[in-house]
Order: sequence, then C-alpha cells, then structure tokens
Amino acid sequence: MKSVKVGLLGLGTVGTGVVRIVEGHQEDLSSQVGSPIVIEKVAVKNIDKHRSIDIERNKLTEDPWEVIHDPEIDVIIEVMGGVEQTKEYILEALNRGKHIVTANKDLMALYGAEILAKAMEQQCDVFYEASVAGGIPIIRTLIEGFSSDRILKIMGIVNGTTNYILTKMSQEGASYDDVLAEAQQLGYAEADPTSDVEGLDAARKMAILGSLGFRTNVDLRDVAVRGITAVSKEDILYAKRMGYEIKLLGIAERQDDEYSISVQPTMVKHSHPIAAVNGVFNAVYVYGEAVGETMFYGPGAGEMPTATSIVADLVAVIKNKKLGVNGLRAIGPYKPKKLRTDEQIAYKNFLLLQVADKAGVLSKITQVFAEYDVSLESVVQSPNASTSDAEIIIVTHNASKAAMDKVLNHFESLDVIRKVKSAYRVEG
Ligand SMILES: NC(=O)C1=CN([C@@H]2O[C@H](COP(=O)(O)OP(=O)(O)OC[C@H]3O[C@@H](n4cnc5c(N)ncnc54)[C@H](OP(=O)(O)O)[C@@H]3O)[C@@H](O)[C@H]2O)C=CC1
Ligand SMILES: N[C@@H](CC=O)C(=O)O
Ligand code: NA
Repeated sequence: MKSVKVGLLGLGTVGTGVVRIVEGHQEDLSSQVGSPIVIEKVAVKNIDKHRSIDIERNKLTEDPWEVIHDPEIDVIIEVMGGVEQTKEYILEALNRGKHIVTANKDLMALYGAEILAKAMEQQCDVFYEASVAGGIPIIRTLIEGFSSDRILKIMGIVNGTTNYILTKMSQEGASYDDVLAEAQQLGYAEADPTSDVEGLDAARKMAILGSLGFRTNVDLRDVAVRGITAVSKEDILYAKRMGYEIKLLGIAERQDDEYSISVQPTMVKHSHPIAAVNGVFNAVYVYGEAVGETMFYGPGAGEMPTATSIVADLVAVIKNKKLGVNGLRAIGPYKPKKLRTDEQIAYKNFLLLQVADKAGVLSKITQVFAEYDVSLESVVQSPNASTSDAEIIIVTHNASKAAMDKVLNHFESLDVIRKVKSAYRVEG
C-alpha cells in the first residue's frame, strides 16, 4: 500500500505533538485513510537543538525549501509560524500540487483569501482548523455544521494565553507577569506574546471566524482591538462584586447584513456559560437565526490539543485525495461586506469612576448620560477607604458606541469626576 508522505515545517510545541499523534495513532489513522502516513522531512531552525521526541536526524533540515521541493511529499504541515516568507513557502507548495495543513492564524487572517484562491486553482486543499481555538473543531463546524443557517453572532474566548492569565488573576490573585511567564513555559503563548496580550492573536482568529460565519471577507483591519494589559486586579475585584467575570472576548455580529467585529476585555455576567470558561480553555458561542444558541468548548492552545486538529485536517486531506475532490469543496466568501458604524454598534457598558464625595455629584453625572440619551441600568456608590473621594460603578443599558464616546469625552471636562478608572463592554 502506497504511503502518504508528509513534510513538516516546524517541530516546536505543535510540530512535536503532530509527530506524537501520527506515530502513536498510526494504526487508527491508516485504517481510516487506507494508507500508512509517513513524516518524510522536517524543517527546523536549529538542527542540533535537543528534541523531546526521537526523530531520525537525516529527516531534519534547516532549509524549508528542501521540504517544499521534495517531489515525494504530498502534504505540507506548516507549524513554524511567520507570515511573509511562510506565505512564499505555502504558495510554492500549492504551485507544486501539494496540500496544506496549517495552524497559522497570522498568515490566514492576512492572506487567507489569496492562499485559498490559489488552492482552488491548483485543486489542492488548505485546511487550518488548528488556527482558531486549537483543539475545538470550530472551523469545520462553521463551514459544514452551520451551512444551513444564517449566523447572527459569534462570541468567543479564542486566546488561551490571556484566558489563562485572567483566570489565575481572578481565582488566585496571581500577578500578571508571573502568569504570562507560566503560559509561555507551557507553550501556550505566541513567539512574541505581545500579540496574545494586546489582543491581536484573538483579532486574527475573529477575522477568520467572521469570514467563515458570515461568508464575507473580514479583514484584520475591520476588527476593533483592545487587549488585556490595562486590566487591573481592582477591575477584577469590582467585576466579581457586581456578578461579572472579565474575559477577553471576540464578538462578531451581523444585523441586516451589516457587520461589526471586535476584541476587548468584557464583563461577562456569571450566569452566561462563557463566564465559566477558565484557564487555557476556549469557547465559541454561535447564535444562528434558525438554531438559536450553541456553544463549543475545549482547549485553545498547547501541544496535543492543537496537534489533534492538525492531524484531523491531514486525515481530511487524504480522504479527499482518495475521493478525488481536493480543492473542490471550499466555498469562498460570497457576501458583500458592509461594516456597522459607531452609531449602529450598541452594547451595555460598565464604568468605574473616581469622583468627589460631595452632594450633587450623582445628578451632574446622570445629566451627562441623559444629554446623550444613554439610559442606566444600575448605579452603585461606595466611599474609597484610602482617599476622601468616592467610587461609582455604573452599568448602562444598550448604548451606541458613538454616544458612549461622547459621554466619556464629556467626563474629561466634568469637575466632579477625578478619573474614569475603567470602562468595559458588558455581555450576558
Ligand atoms: N502553541 C500553540 O498552542 C498553538 C500554536 N499555533 C500556531 O502554530 C504555529 C507554531 O507554534 P508553536 O509550535 O507554538 O511554535 P514554536 O516556536 O514552539 O515552534 C516553531 C518551530 O518552527 C521552527 N522554525 C521557526 N522558524 C523557522 C525557519 N525560519 N526555518 C525552519 N524552521 C523554523 C522552529 O525550529 P527550532 O525547533 O529549531 O527552533 C520550531 O521547531 C504558529 O503559527 C502558532 O501561532 C496555533 C494554535 C496553538
Ligand atoms: N497563543 C495562542 C495559541 C493558540 O492559538 C493562544 O494562547 O491561544
Ligand atoms: Na479549531
């Protein structure tokens, strides 16, 4: 029986897991696809680096082109990261008729449309399940499971590193820096963890999910992004007191075929199932017009969960090969894209204000909300033990982003407000 030969670009956290699964589950895998699967060549940066798995040295190369150019290799698994150079490798592999499996959301969020178009032209598959929510089969679900529905909202915890950090800060009072170092050690964080904590990694994933869910071409520039670096322990404590957890949420919404996509730390009501998603776990909540509410949960990063998705994609490529349908089943974006304006985007807001503790303050503040037509759900005032000021927590009803920006702008010149300590979107 002819084996399927695989070239691996990268043998780090994810690549190592791929080798473990292909070797450890070989019998099951080859029974499913009808051929043995062989990891033929592996590109790494440093051939002399110590590896936690046994791999024949003559399979390793420091030149990715050697893998791309190998005529024996049928499928390239790209788990090395990088964008511009990696795109060249992928496009050339497609030119040579090789199928691609990748975990690279940076690449797919920026150049997915171009790569998928080339794949169709070459009748090759490009699968990227591992790129969003590592171990959760969410991409397959959006493409196939929801093909019959119209998706109105996708809300997700799609970054494992930041969820791990927020969970440890909330549950153990741990310090941000310590937990980030831990997440890096566990292999959850990106090579440059700035993209995790600044929300860019989640934004890339939301661009991918938005494109698939709404069947339109969501560009990374369409995603409004705010990361978790400014989330303080105080914010987390106040959130808990008011019945919320702070989560880095990606939110993609559709109304009348107009879209908004954002990533921001969000106050999520304890009663919402996404508030209970902790540690490196991810969850993607999908609201479909016909199906209603659904939610998908699982590990979002790490060696074995991510490798599970990669190898499942590999199995799909080989099954398609047997059926002769590679590159034929993809459906490109077909809906025109129209983004919602700040006047149209509306949600609840949580504000923590430091104010002068004297008579008439509350009425001055509520007058500002009234001026911009923002109505309030709750107002809680408490003295601040360490100063003569007071703190006010305000939760608004749904208000447009434009109106809230005006309120916050007005607060800058309102004498009774010392400081807007924090402002969060509220969900649930
Ligand atoms: N870690 C995770 O949980 C997840 C990661 N991803 C994505 O998967 C990809 C890989 O991530 P991860 O495994 O964590 O990354 P690592 O940094 O652990 O591994 C990267 C691998 O690529 C090799 N490599 C890097 N640059 C080159 C190059 N120029 N030429 C040849 N080899 C190179 C490295 O070689 P060497 O070993 O010699 O240094 C290493 O083996 C990224 O795109 C990431 O975003 C997606 C989902 C989850
Ligand atoms: N750095 C990412 C890895 C998976 O995509 C994360 O933390 O989610
Ligand atoms: Na996934």
